[in-house]
Amino acid sequence: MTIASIKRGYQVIKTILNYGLDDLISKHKAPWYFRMARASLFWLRNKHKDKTSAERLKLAMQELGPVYIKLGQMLSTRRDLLDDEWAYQLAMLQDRVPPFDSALARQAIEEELKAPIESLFDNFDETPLASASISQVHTATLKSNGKEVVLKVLRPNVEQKIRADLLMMSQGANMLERILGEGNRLRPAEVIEDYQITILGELNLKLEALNAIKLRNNFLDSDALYIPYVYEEHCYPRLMVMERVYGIPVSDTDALKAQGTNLKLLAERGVELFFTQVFRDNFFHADMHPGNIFISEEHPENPYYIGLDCGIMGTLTEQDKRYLAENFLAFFNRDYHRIAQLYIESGWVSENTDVLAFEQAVKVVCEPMFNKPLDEISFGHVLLELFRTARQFDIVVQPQLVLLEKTLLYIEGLGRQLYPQLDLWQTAKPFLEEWMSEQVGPKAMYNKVKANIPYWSDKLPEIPELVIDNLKMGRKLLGTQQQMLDRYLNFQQKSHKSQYLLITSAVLLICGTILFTQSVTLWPAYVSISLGTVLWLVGWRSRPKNRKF
Ligand SMILES: Nc1ncnc2c1ncn2[C@@H]1O[C@H](COP(=O)(O)OP(=O)(O)OP(=O)(O)O)[C@@H](O)[C@H]1O
Repeated sequence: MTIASIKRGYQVIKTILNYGLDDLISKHKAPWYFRMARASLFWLRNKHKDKTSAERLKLAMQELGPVYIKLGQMLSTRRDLLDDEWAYQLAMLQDRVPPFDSALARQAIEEELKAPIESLFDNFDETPLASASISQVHTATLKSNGKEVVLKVLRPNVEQKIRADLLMMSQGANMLERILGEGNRLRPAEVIEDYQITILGELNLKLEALNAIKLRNNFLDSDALYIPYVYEEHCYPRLMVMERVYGIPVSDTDALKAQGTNLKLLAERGVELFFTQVFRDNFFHADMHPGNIFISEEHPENPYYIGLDCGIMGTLTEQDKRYLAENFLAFFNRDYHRIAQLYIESGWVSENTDVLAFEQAVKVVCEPMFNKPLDEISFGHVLLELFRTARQFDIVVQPQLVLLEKTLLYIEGLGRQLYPQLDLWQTAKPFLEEWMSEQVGPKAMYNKVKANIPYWSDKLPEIPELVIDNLKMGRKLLGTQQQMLDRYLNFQQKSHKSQYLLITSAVLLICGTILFTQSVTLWPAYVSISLGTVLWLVGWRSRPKNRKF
């Protein structure tokens, strides 16, 4: 534990107590050590008694910085867990974080461009258009083509702040791992490490620009998603320049209704987009909170999404993707045995798991969902519960699945906000079934063979040569193995011989010594001792020396 992390730890605790967030834990439910720790920090008191609890939580998160703001953003979409007031307050963390000094923004931009802003842009607006957890956004016009753009610039020292928080978190996780002991399957340190990679990745705007370009290309012909054009030549680690887009923030349901947006279609398109990104492209936007999503103002009867902030993108392995799709389908078909089997086959739970007990536990989680009205079923919640259940059965936490689960929760929260009756099953099922039919069966086989033709046509001429090389290698390997075996046998033989001689010599020496002290006639003692000495010398010299085979 470093001094910096102790300082930061104190700052976190101080902020929590100064905003009276400890009041959220009811006094008689708190464990004794919590009450004792609280009482020992008697000088830290709630300084914001005039504000509501939700407001205090928002302010505390805002004060604690990006890592906590991001947590608040995520929570704000969980309307199934939070009351309206809480969700409303936390939603403010999406793009209404207090701005930083524009002079600092200008300085950072010019440092990256290595030129004055005015040499490349006109109408640079000193007042930020928006200010979020990681960055601040200013508008301008690009001199070269006269188009409206936004300049997204990182907050000053954001990286140091995030690193300090992550360090504290990872130390906490290591401590937890030690408390949980060897063999625990939660792997908190690994989860934090993964979160670290993700969030630190977001601190490089050049990387974000490349992600945005890739996502834009994946959806160029789509009528469901638009990603703004990125001016890659003006993107740097701390600066990103892209097309300015206009739209209605997805959380502004009133404005969407006022312009007559087809909310049902929009909610369904959201689900489709999620599945297309995960299963078709294996490249999904993993930071889909409402602050990052706008809705088109044009043709509201056929609305599309505008996606921003491609800092956190997720991918799954082919195998995880396949298991996940099968898992969803098994779930739609209420095939709990298959779900249990899939968890084991995919290696998400240990192969020693009792399938029947696990199947029963899965059924307990899933079955009640089907008895609820549509608008009360939470897809993300089911997945969350499944993971929680599986944890009791020795699940290995898969960081990429945690990211996916988080995204699914976002999407669902969003869909429900837009269109409460959204039927997630009906929207997702045909998509998954089609995808699965492309993965298995004759069509999939044909596609795989077709995809591999260039590889095989490249490799085919090399095959005779490879066969001969392999045969030669095999023969050489056999020869080497035989030599090793011979050396080993020789070693064993020598070692046995030497041991036999040493033991016999020891017996002769002991007998000789006894005869020497007990007997009147001394010559048998001399013979025994001499023979014993000679045998010891021979045995010692014949020891095998080289243990390498
Ligand atoms: N191309 C754009 N056109 C118009 N407004 C934009 C554009 N890009 C960003 N914005 C505005 O800036 C806000 C912050 O942008 P963005 O979400 O990319 O920043 P961030 O710091 O990565 O935020 P987060 O807190 O989500 O990590 C957005 O919510 C949006 O209001």
